[in-house]
Amino acid sequence: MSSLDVDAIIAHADQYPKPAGVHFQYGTAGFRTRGDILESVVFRVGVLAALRSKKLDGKTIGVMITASHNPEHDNGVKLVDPRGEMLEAAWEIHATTLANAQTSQEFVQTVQTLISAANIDITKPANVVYARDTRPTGPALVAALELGLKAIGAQGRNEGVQTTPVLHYFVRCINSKGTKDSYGDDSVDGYMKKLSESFKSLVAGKTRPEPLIIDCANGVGAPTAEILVKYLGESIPLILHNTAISTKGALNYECGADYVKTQQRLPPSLNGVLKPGQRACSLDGDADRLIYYYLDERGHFHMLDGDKIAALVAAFIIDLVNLAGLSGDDFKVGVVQTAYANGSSTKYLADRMPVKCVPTGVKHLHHAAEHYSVGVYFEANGHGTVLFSPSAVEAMKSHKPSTPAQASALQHLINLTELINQTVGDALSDMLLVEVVLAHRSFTGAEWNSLYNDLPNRLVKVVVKDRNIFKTEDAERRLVSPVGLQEKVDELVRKYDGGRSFVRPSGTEDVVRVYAEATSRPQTDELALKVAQLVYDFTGGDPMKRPESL
Ligand SMILES: CC(=O)N[C@H]1[C@@H](OP(=O)(O)O)O[C@H](CO)[C@@H](O)[C@@H]1O
Ligand SMILES: [Mg+2]
Repeated sequence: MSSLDVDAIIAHADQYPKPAGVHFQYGTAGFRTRGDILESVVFRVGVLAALRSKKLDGKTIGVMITASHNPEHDNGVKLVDPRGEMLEAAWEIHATTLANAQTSQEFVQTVQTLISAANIDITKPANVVYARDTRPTGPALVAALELGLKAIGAQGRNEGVQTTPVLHYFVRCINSKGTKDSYGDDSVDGYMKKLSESFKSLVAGKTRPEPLIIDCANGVGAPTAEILVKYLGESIPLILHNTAISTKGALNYECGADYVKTQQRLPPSLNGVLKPGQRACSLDGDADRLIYYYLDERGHFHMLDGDKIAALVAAFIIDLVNLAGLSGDDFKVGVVQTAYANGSSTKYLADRMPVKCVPTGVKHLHHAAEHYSVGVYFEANGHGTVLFSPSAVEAMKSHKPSTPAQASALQHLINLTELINQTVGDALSDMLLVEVVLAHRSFTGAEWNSLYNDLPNRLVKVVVKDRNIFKTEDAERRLVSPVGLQEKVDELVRKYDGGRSFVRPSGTEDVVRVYAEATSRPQTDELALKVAQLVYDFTGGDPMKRPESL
């Protein structure tokens, strides 16, 4: 296309008018709201993805249509940059501007403004690869996306129903094809082979574990896991549950990683299924989060969340790095967490390696992890991965081991670079990673759990008049606005043994979140409630809606 075909874009955009009175925002997880009001947004995201591709010389951009762990009637859309990472932050604002243009004419004007402001050469090609999860609104949103791509003359590649991490994997593979950094084959077969072959090498000679139960959240993780089971063959027994992707209302309903993490209990569908001592894990609705758990002999539930995964994996990698003879000033293993990480996990990790705390949201964690040779990052909610820097990979490849033990540790590390989806958190890849470490350590769930004891913690949502007045610093651990509130929080926290609490506005919901932990459960709950009430009272909300209990 030599210039922008304004008439064609307007004509196509008219088929997807913006709903009146709605403000859309590209937040931490892209656009996310009710699926039936998202078509105009997704149409416009098609145009935006094409512009992003043109800006980057025709590199392939990804578009994922999903609302992850949200209820089934929600949907969402997010863009994936060429190396498989989240969209560059500066473009999130462009996305919001485009989505909120009131008319087709105004939309084209904002497109033109973006083209000149970002200096986009419109004659460049545009390539976009896209996929959706299993939500009922998905097909209509894909149609809107495809019209957006057509309106601007972009080349689209439909990958159908895929998990979020598989789509991220495709984007990286497509863009690195034929280069020395080739990430893999851009097909489901390529993804499955990469994961299953490295897994088999890593567990070769280890005892075959007891069967692992996987709760697929009745989402897109189910069909992907079904394929993976075939590729894994005899190497690990997996039993899939909650695979009803066509049952209306089943997605994420009383199951999935978010349910388990927030409710801190077993999905009811696994009652009587999960035996004491047996390992189980839950994926979320787009299979980028993973939470493990087990029941002890007395039937008590124990959760192994993202922090426990980080502790398990990071300590294992450090051991391998030391065993392989790679450790040194220029080979650093580090961990990245957010303020939501359990205080005990931070202590466990900080005794062993550098730990950095960053603001909530995967992009912050991912970028901070890139500063280490091997950067392990996990959110407490189970989203995370491990990044190996290009120089770390070089060092591994050129390292000459001097003993068979060194050679074996080195080979394990190299296999881990294949097993781990380094583009984004990937529940299935992470699940295999956990299984590798458990096999190498000969750990049961209980032994893994005993690495450290979680401090009791509580997360509370407070509905306030305007969450935008809440501003934070120090990786969201302290409030700078409203002025004076942080001092009051500090005053309260001091009264509780081992107390910690912080307040921040959510990036995905219209609420303020309060997190609290202390050494005992009653103290934790009391602290959480008191801070929530403080936040509420300080901002002058309706007395009828004041949080009075947890
Ligand atoms: C406490 C919490 O779990 N926050 C979640 C949630 O962000 P909020 O900004 O807190 O709404 O959604 C994000 C996107 O999925 C996820 O990255 C993050 O961890
Ligand atoms: Mg998700």
